[in-house]
Amino acid sequence: MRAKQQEIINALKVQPVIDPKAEIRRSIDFLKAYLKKYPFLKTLVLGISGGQDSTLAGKLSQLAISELRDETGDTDYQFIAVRLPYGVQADESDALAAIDYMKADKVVRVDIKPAVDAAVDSVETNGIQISDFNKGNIKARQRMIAQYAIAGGEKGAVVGTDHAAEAVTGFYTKFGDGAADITPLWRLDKRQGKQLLNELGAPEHLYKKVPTADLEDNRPALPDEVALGVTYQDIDDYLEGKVVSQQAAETIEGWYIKTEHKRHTPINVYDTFWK
Ligand SMILES: NC(=O)c1ccc[n+]([C@@H]2O[C@H](COP(=O)([O-])OP(=O)(O)OC[C@H]3O[C@@H](n4cnc5c(N)ncnc54)[C@H](O)[C@@H]3O)[C@@H](O)[C@H]2O)c1
Ligand SMILES: Nc1ncnc2c1ncn2[C@@H]1O[C@H](COP(=O)(O)O)[C@@H](O)[C@H]1O
Ligand SMILES: O=P(O)(O)OP(=O)(O)O
Ligand SMILES: [Mg+2]
Repeated sequence: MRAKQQEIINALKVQPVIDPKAEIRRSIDFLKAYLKKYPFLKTLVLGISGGQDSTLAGKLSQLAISELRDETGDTDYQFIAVRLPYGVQADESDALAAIDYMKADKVVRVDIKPAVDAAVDSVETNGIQISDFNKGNIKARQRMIAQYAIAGGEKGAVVGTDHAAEAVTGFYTKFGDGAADITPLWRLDKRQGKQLLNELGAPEHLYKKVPTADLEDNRPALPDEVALGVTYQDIDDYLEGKVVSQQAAETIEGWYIKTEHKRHTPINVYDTFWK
């Protein structure tokens, strides 16, 4: 195995083979233990896009909350699924199907378009042009603002969907979808996430659909794999310690190095990772 590959696998704690049942239990128990440790936290809050990762994180969150409610009799424990379209969401039916599948206790819908457009306008008024790509990151950050606003009003913790196959390439918006309080999928790669969803009886179309951040107005539903220049199959193989082509390995390692700053808290004078 490549030395960098081993370093990355160790850092992201990916297992080459998983027992899906055990990993489901591990994530649920983790969420429950955290909420029990901080009893003022009563809700889990998560944006549901209709994609694989939020379907899985949402299902695990709802299962954890339902178990806590049953075990404690405390009905304040609630899972809040958040719909966060930018105006009209083309794959809205998938978001609704995901929420239906996880049987979310509560659903909140916040249209992020007015806030995103206002943020773009107020910066552009100062003569700084906002590219469509940059605006996409503003959308991701506005989604996180909305989730934290809901968490702030509902004694909540914000759930993040970061997992190993996104963490390795830093394919998330810094302080946007990369910001969260608790990440039950961290350690899993993309195909392992599918294994958990299969075990949990999720509708196949939600975890077999093409992964997309869907952030750009000019390239709607741009597949992650196109944006990244490498497939999730290669990323997952790499993370599981398998041999991938040199080109795939170099692309993955290039993203990993370029996005190292995203996997740290803001850099201070004692940090050495970047030197
Ligand atoms: N599928 C997904 O999960 C998902 C979600 C959102 C975004 N994305 C993708 O993730 C990417 C996000 O874009 P991005 O990474 O350009 O934006 P970003 O905002 O996440 O990160 C760029 C910012 O990080 C800071 N930065 C950059 N290099 C730094 C360094 N070496 N040290 C310290 N700070 C540094 C700067 O403030 C810069 O503006 C895009 O490719 C987007 O499509 C994917
Ligand atoms: N349209 C959306 N509605 C609700 N939540 C969303 C939406 N788009 C993204 N999200 C949240 O952000 C993460 C990351 O999405 P990626 O597709 O990985 O970029 C997603 O899991 C949702 O929680
Ligand atoms: O984060 P999601 O739920 O949007 O999943 P994907 O990354 O597969 O689009
Ligand atoms: Mg998505």
